[in-house]
Parts: sequence; structure tokens; C-alpha cells
Amino acid sequence: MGRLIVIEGLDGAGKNTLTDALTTALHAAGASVSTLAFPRYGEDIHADLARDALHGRLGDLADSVSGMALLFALDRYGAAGRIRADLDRYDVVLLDRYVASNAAYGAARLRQDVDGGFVEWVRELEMDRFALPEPDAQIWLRVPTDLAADRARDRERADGARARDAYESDAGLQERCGQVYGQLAERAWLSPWHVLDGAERVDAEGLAALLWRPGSAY
Ligand SMILES: Nc1ncnc2c1ncn2[C@@H]1O[C@H](COP(=O)(O)OP(=O)(O)O)[C@@H](O)[C@H]1O
Ligand SMILES: Cc1cn([C@H]2C[C@H](O)[C@@H](COP(=O)(O)OP(=O)(O)O)O2)c(=O)[nH]c1=O
Repeated sequence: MGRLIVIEGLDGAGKNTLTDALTTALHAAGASVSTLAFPRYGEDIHADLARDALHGRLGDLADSVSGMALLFALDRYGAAGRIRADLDRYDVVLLDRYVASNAAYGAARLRQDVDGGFVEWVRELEMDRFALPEPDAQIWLRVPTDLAADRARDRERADGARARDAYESDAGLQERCGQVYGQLAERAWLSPWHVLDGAERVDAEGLAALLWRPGSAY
């Protein structure tokens, strides 16, 4: 049975970059690794609908916090079988965003903190009702909001296909979202959390050693 490890953080925090570096480091340490990024744009109809909504193409759908969260959750529901199969086959299943993204972004949109009700609504929907696999560890790649925004802007300039969506261009939302992530990490929501400074180069080898040791029964 593999370990389910999740990387979380703001848009532009460096999750995709860390996923690649951590995969390389885990391979070097002898672990087999499968990776998956949510939302599964281009792969799942619910994810594609969420993207259209975030780019203003589905009327007032994006105004609904629970409607958007439900689309992201349905994307994961459709991936649950694959995640379970990967957990049977690989030492580590590495996810770029998972259930905590819905909790953090939704609570932030509603200007709630971790106890405001939305975080629990997400847990009940995705963990109880959809019975998604529970993460073994979650990593919060913490970066100052303005640094994440700079990186997301640079990426947009470099790649026209990565135009920032409604959440990415909302600085206030990103700021509040970072605060909810901090609370989720402090509460050890769904699993233990590791908090990393994403402003610096992340020590992927050290992180790999923390998350996986050959032969150990987690
Ligand atoms: N530790 C880092 N230091 C400097 N730049 C970084 C770092 N991590 C990522 N970047 C750059 O920031 C941008 C966003 O990174 P990315 O991994 O795509 O973020 P995310 O997946 O969290 O949105 C990319 O252009 C990437 O090259
Ligand atoms: C996966 C997920 C993403 N989101 C938000 C975070 C982002 O602002 C937005 C899009 O996800 P993002 O990871 O930015 O996709 P990409 O990097 O491919 O553009 O959706 C949620 O609100 N809930 C979720 O469950």
C-alpha cells in the first residue's frame, strides 16, 4: 500500500515545480511514484466546466462557492478509482492539489476561517459522502501572496495558454486563502502537514527522506 502525499499552496506557489523535484528525489531514494494534478483539465468534464466558469464563460456559475467546489469535488470523485489503483501499485502517490484546495479556496471566498462551516462541508462531501482516499501527509508550500502572484504573472507572460483565472487574479482571495491553509496545517486537517518555505529553493531530497524510507512500514 502506497502513501498518499498531497502538495498544497496558492496559485504560483511552486506546487508543479516541487512535484517534479520531489518525484525525482523519491525515484533516487528508490521509491516508485505516480503523480496526478487537480483539477484534471482536459481529462474530466467537471474540471473543464470549472475552468470555463473561472474564465467567465458559464454565466453566473462562478458566483456560487458551493457550485464551484462541487465541480472540483466531482473531478476528484471520478479519479478515486485511479488513486486507489495507484496506491496498490506505487510506493508514493503524489497529488498536486486535493481536498484541502476546496476547503481553503471556498472558505476564503466566503471570508470564513477554518471553523466557519465551509471546511466541514467540504470534509463531509468529499471524505464522508464521496469516500475519497485519505491523505497520509499534506505539504503546504507557503509563500508570500505577492511572490506567488508575481510567479503566476510571469508564467502567464511566458505561456499565453496559462492566462490567470478569476481566483488567480484576486489578490485579496489569495491572501485569505493563505490564512486558511495555515489554519488547516495547524489543525492537522485530514492528516499531518509539513509546512515548507516556498520562497526559497525547496530541499526536495530532504523532503523525500522525510516522507518515505525504503522498507519502512508506514
Ligand atoms: N522555488 C522557486 N524559486 C523560484 N521560482 C520558482 C520556484 N518554484 C517555482 N518557481 C517558478 O514559479 C512559477 C510557478 O511555479 P509552479 O510550480 O507552476 O506553481 P503552481 O503549480 O503552484 O501554480 C513557475 O514559473 C516556476 O518556474
Ligand atoms: C483542485 C481545486 C482547485 N481550486 C482552485 C484553485 C485555483 O485557483 C483554481 C485552478 O486550479 P489550478 O491548480 O490553478 O489549475 P492550473 O494551475 O492548471 O491553472 O481552482 C479549488 O478552488 N478547489 C479545488 O479543489
